[in-house]
Amino acid sequence: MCQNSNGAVLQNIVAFDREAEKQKVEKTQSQDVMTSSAKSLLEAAWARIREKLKTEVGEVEYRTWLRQIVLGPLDENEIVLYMPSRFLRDWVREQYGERLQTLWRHETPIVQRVELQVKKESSQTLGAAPSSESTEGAPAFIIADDDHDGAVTGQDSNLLHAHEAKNDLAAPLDPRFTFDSFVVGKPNEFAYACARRVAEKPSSPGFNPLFLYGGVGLGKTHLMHAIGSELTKTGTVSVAYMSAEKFMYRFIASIRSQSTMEFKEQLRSVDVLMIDDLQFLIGKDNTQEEFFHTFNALVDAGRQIIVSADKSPSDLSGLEDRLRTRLGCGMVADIHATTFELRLSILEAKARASGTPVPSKVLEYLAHKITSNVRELEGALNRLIAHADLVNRPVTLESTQDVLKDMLKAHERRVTIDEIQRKVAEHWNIRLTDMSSARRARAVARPRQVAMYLAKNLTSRSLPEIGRKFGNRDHTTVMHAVARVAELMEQDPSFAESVELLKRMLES
Ligand SMILES: Nc1ncnc2c1ncn2[C@@H]1O[C@H](COP(=O)(O)OP(=O)(O)OP(=O)(O)O)[C@@H](O)[C@H]1O
Repeated sequence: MCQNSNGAVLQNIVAFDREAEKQKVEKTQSQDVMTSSAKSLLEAAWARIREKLKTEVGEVEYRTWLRQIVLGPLDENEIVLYMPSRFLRDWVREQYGERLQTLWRHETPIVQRVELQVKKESSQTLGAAPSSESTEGAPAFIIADDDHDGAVTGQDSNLLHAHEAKNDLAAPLDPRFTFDSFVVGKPNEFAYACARRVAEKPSSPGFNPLFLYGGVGLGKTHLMHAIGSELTKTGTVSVAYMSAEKFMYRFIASIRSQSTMEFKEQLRSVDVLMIDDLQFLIGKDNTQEEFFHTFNALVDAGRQIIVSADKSPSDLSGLEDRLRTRLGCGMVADIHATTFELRLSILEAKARASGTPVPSKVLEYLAHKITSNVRELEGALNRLIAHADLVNRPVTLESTQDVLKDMLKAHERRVTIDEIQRKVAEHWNIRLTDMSSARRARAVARPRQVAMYLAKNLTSRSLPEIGRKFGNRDHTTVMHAVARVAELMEQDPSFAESVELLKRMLES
């Protein structure tokens, strides 16, 4: 299906990282005026930190995730650490970000902050790990550019010749993003089926373009990479994957270096073009226009386009109408928010894959508590497992609550005083207005006290704030109510049960 201009079969995925931290990198490079003694101090500190990390996380984990970090320059109090790919950078940031920060601060007070940036290895660095260390064992199925030093320059347009520059550009890709590791459930089964179909038969009628959309962290990128990795297995299809942001930078770079034609030709020579996070092109009219032409040229030539975005084509209101129309012409598949069942299945699969036993009640607890997206869910589980490995103790519900304290707090449902008043009034069958009325009959006053007690326990409101919501009562009245309810709960189990029940209802 796809021969390149030399007639050789392309087997590469050309991947372009979507991060655009170029200016920052340029700045740090130009400011790299450290004295050699400062450099050796930092290098020595970094060597000690690396050793510590190795001891803490173990050889295997260190080799998989941390070995490839390269020491960059110091910018004021911020030390820059380079990672060879976005995937690794995100992973390290999520899993080890805090630890790196603490270790650096501990090692040298000059460093107050740690900044993780994506940069390929050949770029200027200060104290790079030995090269044998940094590349060996890297999962290499992707060709990535991650060229943040090149920024918007003429070199950029050459990067599509990834098959020629494989050694320079090879970077590790997270090997998790396959169809096998994608857990299918009601919210994503349609998108999954479409992705599978395109991976099996690219450019089939009705599936071109394939437009995947859904909220943050629900698996769009995962599915795109799964399609890419499936297609490259055949060894006959050339696939280019890039974020919309990277597409724009490539395009601008080609204009600056007067190599737009080359850029266009290179893009148009692939069999499958995947553009992630298309919403980035909103408001970028020239880039949209270029994308529109690329899109048409590829579809007209029978090539497959796969696009992801956070909204459906019709809801991407900042995109040109003609582009939106074309994007909606193929297959549009929505990835819905996860359900409890899907979250649980994902956790079960990931726990199984980790090899660390995680009790099912812990998985259920997490699936219940962390409902935002799969990325966060996965992050929580990884943190638990890493902690259990580190302290060499099994994962339990107690350790989960302790290790994930901060995360769980952020996910706690925000209960409002209005909600509390409503629920309590319903429960004791009194009027809502009695929550703030002056009536002192016990049938009204007691529920009101319970509502104040719950407001104190379930919200972060101060006593005076609570008092104001209950008919401008004084904070001492609230204090008294809280103490009285606590006292009654000790004396009267059935009253305690009612209050606990209300609490659980409000929290769920
Ligand atoms: N159904 C699933 N099964 C297994 N893992 C999943 C599933 N959905 C998402 N994930 C995992 O969740 C994480 C986030 O997914 P991904 O990066 O694909 O999200 P996204 O929709 O592209 O998010 P964004 O909009 O932020 O780009 C990844 O690690 C991915 O592997």
